[in-house]
Amino acid sequence: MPTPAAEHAPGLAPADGIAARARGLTKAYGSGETTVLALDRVDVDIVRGRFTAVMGPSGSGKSTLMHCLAGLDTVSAGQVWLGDTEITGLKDGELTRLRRDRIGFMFQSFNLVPTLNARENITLPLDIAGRRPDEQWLDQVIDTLGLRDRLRHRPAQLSGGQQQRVACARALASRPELIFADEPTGNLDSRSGLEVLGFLREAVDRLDQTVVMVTHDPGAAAHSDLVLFLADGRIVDEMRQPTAESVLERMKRFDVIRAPVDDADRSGRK
Ligand SMILES: Nc1ncnc2c1ncn2[C@@H]1O[C@H](COP(=O)(O)OP(=O)(O)OP(=O)(O)O)[C@@H](O)[C@H]1O
Repeated sequence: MPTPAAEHAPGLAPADGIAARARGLTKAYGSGETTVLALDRVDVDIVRGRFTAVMGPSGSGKSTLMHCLAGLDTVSAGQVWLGDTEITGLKDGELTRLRRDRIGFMFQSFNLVPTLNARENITLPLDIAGRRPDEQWLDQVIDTLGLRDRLRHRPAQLSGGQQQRVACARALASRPELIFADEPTGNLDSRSGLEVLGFLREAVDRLDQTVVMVTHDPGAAAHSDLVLFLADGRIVDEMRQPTAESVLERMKRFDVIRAPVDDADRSGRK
């Protein structure tokens, strides 16, 4: 049996309860003097069956973290695992398959195909992969998301909230190990946004899914179990059982920390 300390040793595949893990995750864009260090030696464990939110000021590395954890972007240094598969070092084809088979994605723009109806959009990733849907699971997802009577509608015949629900069902359809949601409520009015957050919550609580959501909205983060706060490419804090108020308070502290630096810059001091 590994000791708890050994479990966190670099190079060791994560235990069962961890859906994704990063160790020393570093991502630099550009080279030489123009290098931007988007992620700076990030260590993170995404716990299975939980709803994790990622917050932080603009440019702090939230999207980069999500893209590196999801195998959508290469890393400059460090290691990333999805379950017990180390994804850093996988070839493009292997990564594509892994994303298709084991990860669900939800983006701010719903990315639905306009010529397909809701059901066809939901099963599209499975169809592309040549996989048959698990009908029982699909029924459960469709009912949980309240889409039963909308399945034959095309995206243009659905409201924004309904379209995002279809996108949510599409992310869930393959029963992925991990769902990444990038600002999933960004294009929605507050009521539809609340609905979608409620469905993501249900996906975790009732369907035992694991969700990682990038958001700017403290109210959205309040639906999660755990908020990770990023600043300048590092995880600087985390908060369990967040409320909109507590997240907002924490976010305000980033502004306070930044202000003196800005002042120093303006006065020409280093
Ligand atoms: N393709 C790229 N080329 C160069 N720099 C990039 C690239 N993508 C991101 N960056 C830089 O990396 C840093 C982190 O960007 P990232 O998009 O991850 O931040 P974010 O926290 O998601 O920001 P936002 O909240 O504004 O979406 C930023 O300084 C950004 O300018």
